[in-house]
Amino acid sequence: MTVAEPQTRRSVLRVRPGQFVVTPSIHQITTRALRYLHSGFSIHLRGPAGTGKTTLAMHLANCLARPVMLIFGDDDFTSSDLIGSQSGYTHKKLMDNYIHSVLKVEDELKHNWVDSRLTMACREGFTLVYDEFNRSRPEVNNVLLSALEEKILTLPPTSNQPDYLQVHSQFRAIFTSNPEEYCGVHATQDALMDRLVTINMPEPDELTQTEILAQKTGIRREDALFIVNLVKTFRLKTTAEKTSGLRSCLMIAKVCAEHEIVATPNHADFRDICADVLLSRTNLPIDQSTTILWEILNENSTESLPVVEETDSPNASALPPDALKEHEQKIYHYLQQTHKASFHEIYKTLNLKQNQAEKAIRSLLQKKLLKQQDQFYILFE
Ligand SMILES: Nc1ncnc2c1ncn2[C@@H]1O[C@H](COP(=O)(O)OP(=O)(O)OP(=O)(O)O)[C@@H](O)[C@H]1O
Repeated sequence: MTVAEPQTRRSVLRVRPGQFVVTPSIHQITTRALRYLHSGFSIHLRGPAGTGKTTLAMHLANCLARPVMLIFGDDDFTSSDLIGSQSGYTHKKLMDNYIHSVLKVEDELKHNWVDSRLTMACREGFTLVYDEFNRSRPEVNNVLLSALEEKILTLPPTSNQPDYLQVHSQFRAIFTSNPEEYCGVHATQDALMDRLVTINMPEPDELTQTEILAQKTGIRREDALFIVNLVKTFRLKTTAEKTSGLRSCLMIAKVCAEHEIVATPNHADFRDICADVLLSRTNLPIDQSTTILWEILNENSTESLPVVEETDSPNASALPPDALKEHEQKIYHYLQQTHKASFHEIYKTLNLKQNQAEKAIRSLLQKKLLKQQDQFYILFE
């Protein structure tokens, strides 16, 4: 008897936690998204390039604590890339000579069916992350319509399986797309959009970008903030606002951190890095964008960056607490007592609105009144 083993192995991802940076605004968007996912809806994260959609999608998938199937939208996709296809065959030959005068021969040749990622995710209740789904042609994505609404996936009759697959109750899909992209993308059918909850992801705020830079590259927060503001100003002046500046910031910060280059406008190497990373990202003629960048750097070179050494002392350069505004005082005193508090705990316990607490915490951070440790607990709960 010869049996060719079907090639049914599929890679399932487990997301590595610990690299995701949480700030109040990310916490808020994560909470919103998880609310929909827990209620059984699939979600769609939409925003310009580099705003953190894929990273957030993977983080959400990790929060759902189910294995993850990752698909990248592609113009060449066919429905078999989503559902599955025939792959090889099984040959089974049975020769029965139990009664020596009788020889019974059974010969069977069967096609093997291999589930694709969507089918496997629906069958097993995994989380499907479909990145840049509008790069696939809309007719290919049609198969998702019944899977999301009627919870039924239709398999082709050639699949040697029942024609209908009941979608597992824990199956969830997280889609991402970029509405600003005009190259290699397709319009999405209304029926699919109608089945999803779409969350818009704008450019991350200054605090979020600074924290991502500081935590991912190890650069000092002051330097991170300087880079974030520099890139933002450059992008505003060159009207390159269709993408986020976060990737450019991360590139500059990583190179500076790894090569011990101080992020200051007077440093020749820093100026070169900024030019290499930023100038190709605008649609303006190169000499015009170069002039703009030099102007920004020269304007900033007169104001030297604040050099603040990180310290363990809670208030090395502290103002007296009574000089603080009311919400700042509340939070300051609360942290003096507790030392450990998440952002959620702070605004709930102190009966503040989320944006009030966020504003006060930012201000305390700027005044260097929070310990490194406090910042850690608040921002990265
Ligand atoms: N919350 C976060 N924590 C850590 N890193 C982040 C976070 N958000 C974004 N990043 C980093 O920012 C960069 C851009 O993020 P990401 O690739 O997720 O953006 P995107 O919106 O999916 O971009 P694109 O549309 O171009 O695919 C990545 O290097 C990512 O690691």
